[in-house]
Amino acid sequence: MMNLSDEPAIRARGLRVIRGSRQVLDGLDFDVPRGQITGLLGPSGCGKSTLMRAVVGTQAKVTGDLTVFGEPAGSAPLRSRIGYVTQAASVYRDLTARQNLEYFAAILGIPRKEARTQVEQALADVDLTDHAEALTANLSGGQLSRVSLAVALLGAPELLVLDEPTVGLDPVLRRDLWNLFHRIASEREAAILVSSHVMDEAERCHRLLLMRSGRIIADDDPDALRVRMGTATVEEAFLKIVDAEKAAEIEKGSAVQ
Ligand SMILES: Nc1ncnc2c1ncn2[C@@H]1O[C@H](COP(=O)(O)OP(=O)(O)OP(=O)(O)O)[C@@H](O)[C@H]1O
Repeated sequence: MMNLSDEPAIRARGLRVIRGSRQVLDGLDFDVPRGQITGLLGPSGCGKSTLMRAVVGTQAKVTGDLTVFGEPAGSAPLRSRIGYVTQAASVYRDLTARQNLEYFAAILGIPRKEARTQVEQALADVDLTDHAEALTANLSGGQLSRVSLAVALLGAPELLVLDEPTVGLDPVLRRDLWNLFHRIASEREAAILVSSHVMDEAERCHRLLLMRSGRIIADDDPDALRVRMGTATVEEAFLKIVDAEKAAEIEKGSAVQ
């Protein structure tokens, strides 16, 4: 019998999404395990944000089987178990960083005393303690996205869904945030699904889902992927898979003609 903790955080089978008149996700099958960082990588427009929106339940026209902790994606009991950071920082610009966190802690129903500790911890986690009293309207883009990330950390969610959380950050902050993600995954056994189109970030993930044009073209860990493709980096492996796919498509096209 499957132990409850063996059950993946996310399970998708035949996941399809239509946006406008286009099929944007084309029958995806994948699992996202607990206690690990799963990187969702692929070029701009391949469907990473759409996949994440489907997981958190904000995407329309989703079909197939998509569950989070065994519940249908988007169902009410999942709300407090998932932290979601979109590409556009979702914070109130007329509040300070601390006030934003206090407000969202109250929405989550975290008791006042516990909230104080969690707000302090979240500010420290994203290295914003020194800017806690600044109006978020006056923060830089990178600082603003870290306030958004701090909000997502409140309530110690079991699943963090992070849409390109390190865009625009300097190398030191990027490294510190990746260290934080690793700490959250190992200490809290949380699952982290993080998207990026920067392939060097792939090397920092436990597992990878490589996407292209609404499909998953590789589902592996970075070492296994490099070995299987005989490349030195994940980026080279990705390019090799894409080139092989393109060659197969051309061959198929000429066979049909
Ligand atoms: N409202 C919409 N109507 C029609 N097509 C859309 C809509 N929103 C997005 N798309 C298309 O869906 C596809 C997937 O978009 P998505 O934002 O998921 O990609 P992405 O991989 O996250 O890209 P990026 O890395 O640039 O954020 C794109 O081709 C995009 O043009």
